[in-house]
Amino acid sequence: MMGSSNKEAVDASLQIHKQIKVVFVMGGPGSGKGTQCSKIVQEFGYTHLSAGDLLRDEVKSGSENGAMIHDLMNEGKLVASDVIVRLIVKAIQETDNDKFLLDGFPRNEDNLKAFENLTKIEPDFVLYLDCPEEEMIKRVLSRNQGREDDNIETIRKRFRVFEESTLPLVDYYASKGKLRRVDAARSVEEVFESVRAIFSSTEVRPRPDRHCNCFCKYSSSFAHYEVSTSIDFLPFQLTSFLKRVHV
Ligand SMILES: Nc1ncnc2c1ncn2[C@@H]1O[C@H](COP(=O)(O)OP(=O)(O)O)[C@@H](O)[C@H]1O
Ligand SMILES: O=c1ccn([C@@H]2O[C@H](COP(=O)(O)OP(=O)(O)O)[C@@H](O)[C@H]2O)c(=O)[nH]1
Repeated sequence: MMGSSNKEAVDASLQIHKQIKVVFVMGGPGSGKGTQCSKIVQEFGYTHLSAGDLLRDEVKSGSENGAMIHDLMNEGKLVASDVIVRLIVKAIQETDNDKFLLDGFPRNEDNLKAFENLTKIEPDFVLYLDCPEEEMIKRVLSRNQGREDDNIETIRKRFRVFEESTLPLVDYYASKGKLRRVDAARSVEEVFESVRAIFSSTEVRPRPDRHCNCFCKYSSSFAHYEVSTSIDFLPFQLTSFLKRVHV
């Protein structure tokens, strides 16, 4: 076992010495996280870190943890938090960017605590791709990426893990007002319309002295939202105004 001073030295080497912005991208298997992240990267210049891809790369690299990670993934179970958090932090350290999408992370409360303890980073917001299970199963089964865990038996297990461990985190971020929920059961382009509106509104801040511009910007973004889901982050007066005008 690692001595405590040794562990502290490793933790210190994993600290992140730059100001960065992090968005967690959450959703069940096949909800479209990877697909939407690629589009966000193209349009908004984030770096996409897929927790699953980092683990698959670790397996391929033949590292000492590789066999254990491989077995857990094929069982649809979660890898220990310190393993995935260290991979994420290393990837952030090695990347010359200050905006990151963490795709498929955190998966449970323990993941989140481990990440926060090590990095002291809070996500700017959490994008949640909300999709019915039957649609996700259809997508995963036709994904054709040769993934060993994309079989119906493991997919069912992954869904149970998602429901039991990950959905409580989604609720947690909703209660903090940080959740941006999108209906992911639509075409890729339709989903991205909603996603784009959310990211656009975080990139450009409204200018209080230019009320008209401010309204126009939000008004066009608003057209892409579903009323029940994504307007909670608009300023209060504007939200009430839009509700009166559009609904
Ligand atoms: N909105 C969508 N409609 C139909 N198929 C989609 C949609 N989004 C993604 N897909 C397809 O579904 C599969 C799973 O998407 P992916 O982005 O890999 O999901 P995740 O990263 O959440 O597991 C892929 O084959 C992808 O091309
Ligand atoms: O933070 C993470 C992310 C992924 N996984 C493992 O990696 C698998 C695949 O995850 P990925 O995000 O690639 O795929 P998805 O389940 O979203 O289709 C999961 O079932 C878990 O076994 C994990 O243990 N911790």
